[in-house]
Amino acid sequence: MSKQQKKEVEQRRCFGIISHPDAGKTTLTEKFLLFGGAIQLAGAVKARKAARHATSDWMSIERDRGISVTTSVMTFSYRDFFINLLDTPGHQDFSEDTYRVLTAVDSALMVIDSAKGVEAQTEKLMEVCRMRNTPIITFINKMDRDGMAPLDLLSDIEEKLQIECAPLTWPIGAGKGFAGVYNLYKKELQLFTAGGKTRQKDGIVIQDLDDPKLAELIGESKAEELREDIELLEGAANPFEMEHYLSGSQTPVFFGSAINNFGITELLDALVEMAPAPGLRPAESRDVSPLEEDFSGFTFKIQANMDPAHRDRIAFVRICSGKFNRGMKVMHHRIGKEMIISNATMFMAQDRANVEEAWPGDIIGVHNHGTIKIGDTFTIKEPLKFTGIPNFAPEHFRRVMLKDPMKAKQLNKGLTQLAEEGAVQVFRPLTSADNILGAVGVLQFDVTMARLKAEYNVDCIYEAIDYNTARWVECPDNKMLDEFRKANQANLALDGEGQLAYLAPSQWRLGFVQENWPDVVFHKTREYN
Ligand SMILES: Nc1nc2c(ncn2[C@@H]2O[C@H](COP(=O)(O)OP(=O)(O)OP(=O)(O)O)[C@@H](O)[C@H]2O)c(=O)[nH]1
Repeated sequence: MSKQQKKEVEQRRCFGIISHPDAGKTTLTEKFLLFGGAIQLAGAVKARKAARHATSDWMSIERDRGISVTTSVMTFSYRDFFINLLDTPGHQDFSEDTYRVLTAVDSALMVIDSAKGVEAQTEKLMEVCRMRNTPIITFINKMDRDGMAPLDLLSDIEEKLQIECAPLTWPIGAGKGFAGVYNLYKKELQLFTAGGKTRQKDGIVIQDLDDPKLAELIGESKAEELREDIELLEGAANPFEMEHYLSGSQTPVFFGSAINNFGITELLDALVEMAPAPGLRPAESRDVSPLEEDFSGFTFKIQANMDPAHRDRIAFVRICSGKFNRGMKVMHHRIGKEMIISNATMFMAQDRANVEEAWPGDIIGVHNHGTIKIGDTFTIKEPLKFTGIPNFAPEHFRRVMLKDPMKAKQLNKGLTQLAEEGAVQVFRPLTSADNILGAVGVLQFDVTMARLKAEYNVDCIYEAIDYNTARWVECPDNKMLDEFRKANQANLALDGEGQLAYLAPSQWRLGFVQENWPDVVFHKTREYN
């Protein structure tokens, strides 16, 4: 390991934002980029979302709906750090990519709307974070609006997400009466100005809340309220513990208002001071350190159709160790071939740039023509296979039926490819010749439909089908597995990689079958082969 590598790794932060639609994720992202100097104008992220890939066919789905279908990466710097922010589509029709992107990050930022508390999508994304004990920083946004009481917000997070909250700032009032936040650790007051156009000024140090300066600045009644709150907090809230945060059992909480540029600096400071730099990554044979000399990385997302004429795809590769150099030769272990990465892309806020070099914690885009699938590992030599990049149990299902039966071969080819790219999951029932599509978000079906037609020239009918969820099943006892297969044949299918899955018509039914077959293991996720 070179000195430079150690420095580069320590300066990298790779994180994703989890939130429910409308909590303010895009606004916050934009402010990060503004503060990091990556963009000059507010509105650029939204505009970019709309303009992106305007030429490609199925991307028009994204445009038409005004949402981000695909997860993208934004790179910016703050202080001496290079930050890679992985965006997650926030619309209700989000996709499996949204989940999978969280397997590539080192930490997450959770944005909560102060009026709404924890919402459904945040709960789901949190479940994914929990799989790897991803450290989470919480930002409670929209404090300039009337919302829930701060203590109630903390209890809501603790109860619904089963994570301890440790407030690091505390709001003074809310809505029209929002006066700012008190930083509990720095013992600094940060005064709020509505419509703040630039980053906020440095805080005002107030060591002792009885200091008359406090009342002068925010008025006696607010000062009294703050004193009472802090006293209450001392009994009710948890002190911040770095280890608990890093192990994912505690989340530091900040309050602010993204649209007013308020609370952003504290968050960025927390991201560089507290959030972890790239760490060990588990592979099948061993854990890989980012400080190892040899390059390694894995694919967590594939974006197709940048140019439909060429079946061009970009594989998003998270670098786990070593240094990436342009033109580097790596082993593509799944297919056992060497590959030269000559035109990797780095994703900048407004543009893409060719990468000359990249380090652990960075994401590079590797062009290919369908040779890379989700979960593929690349290294210089050692045959590693990174783990923890799974398929997630679908919650929506469609039966695909060909309009022209002569196109069965193309359909199969298309579905296999789409499944490998993680665009959709394909299940083939044991008792019929149907193709059943499974997705985490229904938008994935629209994308599948558009791509099957554009790239494989197959027109299909997509029929709603009465399944509610799926579980991959395993049983160490072969005899019992046989019995289970016989008894549940009608609900069993093989996925794209031949793994047996139980398709459940309802949660109740799933629970019932699980109870009846206690020795059969039902998995909510499945690792790519
Ligand atoms: N009052 C107030 N509104 C805000 C604040 N931050 C964001 N908003 C508004 O909340 C709405 C949603 O914000 P977005 O940033 O688009 O939310 P999002 O979470 O990215 O939403 P999706 O794109 O659906 O994921 C917009 O109208 C914002 O202007 C804030 O601090 N205060």
